[in-house]
Amino acid sequence: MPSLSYGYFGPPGTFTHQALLLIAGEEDRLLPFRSVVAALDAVRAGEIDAAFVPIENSLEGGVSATLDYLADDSQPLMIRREVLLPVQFALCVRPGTVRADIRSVLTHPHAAAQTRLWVARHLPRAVVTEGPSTAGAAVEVSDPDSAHDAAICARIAGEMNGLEILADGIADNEDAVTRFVVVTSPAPPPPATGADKTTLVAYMRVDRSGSLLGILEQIAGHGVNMTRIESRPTKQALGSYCFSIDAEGHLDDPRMQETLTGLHRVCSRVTFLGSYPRADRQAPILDEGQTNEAYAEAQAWLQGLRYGG
Ligand SMILES: O=C(O)C(=O)Cc1ccccc1
Repeated sequence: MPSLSYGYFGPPGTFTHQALLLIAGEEDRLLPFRSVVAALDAVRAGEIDAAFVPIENSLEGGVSATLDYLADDSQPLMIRREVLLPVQFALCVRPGTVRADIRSVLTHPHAAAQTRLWVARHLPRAVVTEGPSTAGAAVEVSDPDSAHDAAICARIAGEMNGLEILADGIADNEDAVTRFVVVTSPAPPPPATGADKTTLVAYMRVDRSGSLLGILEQIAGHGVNMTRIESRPTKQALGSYCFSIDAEGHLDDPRMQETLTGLHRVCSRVTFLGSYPRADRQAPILDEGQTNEAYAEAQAWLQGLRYGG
């Protein structure tokens, strides 16, 4: 396989970096970017082959910065792969700092949200400040002049920056998983595997009632199961919303094709953001009438009727 350049949400030591190391080849170039937006912009500008960014976590739901910027279809992008990473947070300090000294903690908003209870119980006097990334927090705290006493980050980020690990495994929910995606310029989706996911944004018609129901009818009516649905403002006007959706199935599956064409008919706009293999390889549970074979058989029957039965 030819080597690829990946821009990831950095700096080195972020959870995003660790998730990327699970899939990158030895020859690939991994380039840290300061933000999700900067990494996606670099794909749009053709400076890198792919961006690797967080898109969802099991406690907070979708990552708005990623979802919104992906959906901006003035310069379309496409998701080609997903990766799941169980995340473990560590409390890291400059050597010599003890827990009682900690007044100010720096971390990424997602890490702050996922360690809130632990911090309230174990560092009741500390103020948590949200910064650009967990690894960036470790870099900042490693500076002896830093205003912050501790970073919440991956153990590896603490170690890379010469910090001491005061506590590890401090997530409020030990099963927290974050989902990351590989994003490229538009290209035909990777082949269907039978256990795929499709990501799309459906813009509802604001001028009539029942728009959301119309979207759901298309999805449920074709036997497609959603794994995520979030409403996001379109940013065009107050009260104007779209729905960011992940659903089981591939663009090549007839039930997904019927869903997409149905959505195209009932929505003011539909942005297709990619079909790609599910990281957990879980195939959908389909009713008898919703399999690809059932669709092919029904199509053959219809053709037969058109030629006189
Ligand atoms: O800041 C990081 O390390 C990231 O990659 C974003 C993030 C933060 C917390 C959990 C998962 C991903």
